[in-house]
Amino acid sequence: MSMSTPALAIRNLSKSFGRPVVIGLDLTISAGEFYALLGPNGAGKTTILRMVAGLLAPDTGTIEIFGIDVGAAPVAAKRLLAWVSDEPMVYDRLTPLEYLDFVAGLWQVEPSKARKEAESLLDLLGLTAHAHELCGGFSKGMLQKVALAGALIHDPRLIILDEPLTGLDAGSARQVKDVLLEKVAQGVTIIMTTHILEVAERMAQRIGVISSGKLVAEGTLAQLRSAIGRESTLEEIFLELVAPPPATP
Ligand SMILES: Nc1ncnc2c1ncn2[C@@H]1O[C@H](COP(=O)(O)OP(=O)(O)OP(=O)(O)O)[C@@H](O)[C@H]1O
Repeated sequence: MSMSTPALAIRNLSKSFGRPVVIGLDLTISAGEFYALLGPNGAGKTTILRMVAGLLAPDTGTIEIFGIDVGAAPVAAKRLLAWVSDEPMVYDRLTPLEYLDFVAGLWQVEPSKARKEAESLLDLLGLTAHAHELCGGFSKGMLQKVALAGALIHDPRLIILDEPLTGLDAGSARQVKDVLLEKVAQGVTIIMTTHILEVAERMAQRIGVISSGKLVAEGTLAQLRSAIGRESTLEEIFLELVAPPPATP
């Protein structure tokens, strides 16, 4: 793997569910980038990410994670990535620490290293006081944070998050953002979908806009602005890019 091997290389990716949902998508994300995927409801963002995470088989195309083909070597590819769904699944009858020990065990992380990482993640996410309480009594936001900690426990190189801030209060959103920014500072690559344009604007180095299963624009905020050709907010750029074509009379 050379220094220039992208964290993610998607070529000609397509998926239909009766009708085309992802259409001939090419997307390359460099190692160490923080990339935000924007697009209206139903544009295909989650479908793309589920294929990257190896949870859904593409109809056509290839996906490589640090040069490893997800279709040909799914276990090796998954070892490098973390998938954080917008519907967290955590065991009710475990405490956060027990859950993190369990997940670390699945990944065969050395126990003392895992425990240190678990304690650090729980601290960063404001969960230390609840580390020994059963997850069954947790709020949705707390469960989301436990699920995030679980996804990060094996020290992934690529973190894929589907709307990680939905439903979080301001304090929890700040904690999650800080954990993600800390990971990027350590050289980890992040891809995240969000409907919060301000988050994409502030956190991401590059933004991709998906509309009807295609990448319709991509770049830094400055590049997206210059493509539109005038001083615009990300919201204006977004609305212009995903607007349905004008009806022909
Ligand atoms: N398993 C499935 N079976 C049938 N249709 C599906 C399935 N998964 C997704 N779809 C359809 O594919 C389209 C794209 O869905 P997807 O969840 O990828 O969009 P999205 O961009 O993530 O939307 P949102 O912003 O609302 O989360 C939608 O029309 C959805 O109904």
